Amino acid sequence: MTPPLLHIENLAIHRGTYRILLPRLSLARGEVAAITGASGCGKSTLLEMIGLILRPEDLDRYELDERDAGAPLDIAALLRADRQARLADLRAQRLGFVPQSGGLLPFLDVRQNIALPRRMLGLPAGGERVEEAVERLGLRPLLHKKPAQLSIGERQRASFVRAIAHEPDLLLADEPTAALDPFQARRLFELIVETSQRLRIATLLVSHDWGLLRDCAIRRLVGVPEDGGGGTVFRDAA
Ligand SMILES: Nc1ncnc2c1ncn2[C@@H]1O[C@H](COP(=O)(O)OP(=O)(O)OP(=O)(O)O)[C@@H](O)[C@H]1O
Repeated sequence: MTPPLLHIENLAIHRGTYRILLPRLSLARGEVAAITGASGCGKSTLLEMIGLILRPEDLDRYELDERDAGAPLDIAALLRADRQARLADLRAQRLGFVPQSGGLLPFLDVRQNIALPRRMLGLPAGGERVEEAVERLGLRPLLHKKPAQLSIGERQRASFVRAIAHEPDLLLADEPTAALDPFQARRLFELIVETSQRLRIATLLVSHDWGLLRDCAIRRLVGVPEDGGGGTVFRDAA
């Protein structure tokens, strides 16, 4: 059986006295899953911990498959040992992010923003996949614009292309369709699912759009209150 790309057990952090807990998550290459739940329940915090931006307080297991290597990479051990340089390399090489705000660099135009992750890894320019995503998301006329000259939805679309340009193993997207009209939202969602499957990228996205999640048959992790409202636990929807 193919091992999952990612396997996590008991990942948790406190925000004040409020605990955010993910008991268990396995994601296969090419699989897309959504994190849903009420506002403030901890969706972005969970995404940041999985994305190695925020250090969890508790973590029993976090493993990332290493393609041809015999054993998966023990990320929990790297976090425990505070191996920051190694974790930064992992973020740059194997993860892709679509932050809520888009996160584009203001002094670069859209094309330069999209090219940046590959340039930083010393890879040649994006090529066919990037051009196809640019085309499908209607970004071609915007390539020479700076982020400040774009709408928030246009920034989100550009941010998605930037996040997949280096073909990461794991894509993390925080409400990537929140600022888009229903037509554009569906288009981006379909492209996310298709790109994940085609490039074998596991994708975890925060989304409130239950209609789209249902239509695209996307697995849902739902944040539900626990401990009488003193925390959130994220579990697969039944
Ligand atoms: N840096 C921080 N320090 C302390 N508490 C924080 C911090 N960031 C967020 N919180 C709190 O942690 C909880 C979870 O926040 P988070 O942003 O993860 O929620 P969310 O589910 O993504 O919310 P939304 O759907 O509104 O974006 C909230 O109660 C928030 O106030």
